[in-house]
Amino acid sequence: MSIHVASITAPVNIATLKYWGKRDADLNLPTNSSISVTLSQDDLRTLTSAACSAQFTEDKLWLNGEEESLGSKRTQDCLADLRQMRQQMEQADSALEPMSQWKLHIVSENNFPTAAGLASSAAGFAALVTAIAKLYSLPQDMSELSMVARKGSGSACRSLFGGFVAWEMGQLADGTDSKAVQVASREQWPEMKAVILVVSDEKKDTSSTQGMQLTVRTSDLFQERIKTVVPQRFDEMKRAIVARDFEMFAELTMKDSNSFHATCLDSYPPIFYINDTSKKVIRLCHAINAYFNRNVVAYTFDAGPNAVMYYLQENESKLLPFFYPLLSTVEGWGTKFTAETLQGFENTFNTQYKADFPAMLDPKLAEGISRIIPTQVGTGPQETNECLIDPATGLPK
Ligand SMILES: Nc1ncnc2c1ncn2[C@@H]1O[C@H](COP(=O)(O)OP(=O)(O)OP(=O)(O)O)[C@@H](O)[C@H]1O
Ligand SMILES: C[C@@](O)(CCOP(=O)(O)OP(=O)(O)O)CC(=O)O
Repeated sequence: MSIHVASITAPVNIATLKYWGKRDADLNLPTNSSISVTLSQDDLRTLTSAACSAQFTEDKLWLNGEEESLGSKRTQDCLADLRQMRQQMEQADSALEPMSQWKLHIVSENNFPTAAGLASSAAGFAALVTAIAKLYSLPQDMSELSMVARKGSGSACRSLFGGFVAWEMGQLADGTDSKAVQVASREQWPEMKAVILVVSDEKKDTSSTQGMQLTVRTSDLFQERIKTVVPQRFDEMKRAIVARDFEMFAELTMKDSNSFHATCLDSYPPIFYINDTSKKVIRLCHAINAYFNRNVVAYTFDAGPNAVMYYLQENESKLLPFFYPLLSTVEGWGTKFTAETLQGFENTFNTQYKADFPAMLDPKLAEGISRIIPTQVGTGPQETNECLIDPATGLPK
């Protein structure tokens, strides 16, 4: 059997200016522009292999070892766009194989919990689109492909780039100007680091898709957010990133997370994504920033209770001593820090912070957190030789 195969890894991105609201649910066109940081694929990534062959009889997807339906309209829209792009190439060059007519087998693995508010759909659709684009040798650039990934899941369009990424909402009804662009590369601000506190890796109650539709329909606060608040923040945050101004970046990030969750609470009936553990993390971050009299940390929460905290490398030894002693029993520290560094965090806490912070340091914080993932700003999709498909059978290895 003649089988063509291509594989790609793609990253997760966590928004610092949130996408929440669609003006067109079919095309996933947003009510506001958004900004995100792409996280390192060393820690969180999707690996997707795509294969096509004249002998395959149906399109198939295997996700994390289980066969899943490819029937969702969103996935079908992505496949149709990619096939159309390939067909245009085939029409222009008759020597090309008619891959656009062949069925696809797609095998994908996330190395982190799926559908738990860790942006698996973003990495998943970014990987799916770029793997098939590579399989088809498509000439389209990443911004053009981001418009295909957007149809899979809005936030996925931002995972087509590394570093700091904007999704420009666009104005056109057909969505051809609603695409991702890079604001700054990882190399322009490599000191940006992140720690994810996994508060829950259960599947969430209200999906982002349903939640944002409810907010658009019912929240009055939301109108103010999309008309006034976000447009101004979009420009300010881009400027803060380009100027590497963490103080400003952190303030805007925290305010925008709070604004987004306020519109969730203002939805009717209300949607609760953050929980008591999330609120403890918010309070602690503000206490830490007040202690240093400047922003050394910024928190943000997506459609779930997990905290993502951004900070600069130079402040790591100031920030993490607040968290390590409280969370030393939680899994994940050993992936990035030596025993000596962790002992240093403990010592700093005991000698410098403990006396000043008795009220803020809740020993029960660890009970609400299952894992920490220390990571940093990362690259966009990468080609890889790792392959999940057996090239002889076209089935998962
Ligand atoms: N590797 C993948 N390949 C294809 N589709 C994927 C992949 N990973 C996740 N998905 C799709 O995304 C869905 C999960 O999306 P959902 O928005 O519920 O969760 P999430 O992306 O983890 O959370 P959030 O978007 O709120 O951060 C999965 O059920 C699956 O359909
Ligand atoms: C809170 C968010 O994470 C919402 C993400 O929503 P999705 O991109 O998952 O929604 P759909 O377009 O319906 O698939 C904010 C963000 O990532 O900007």
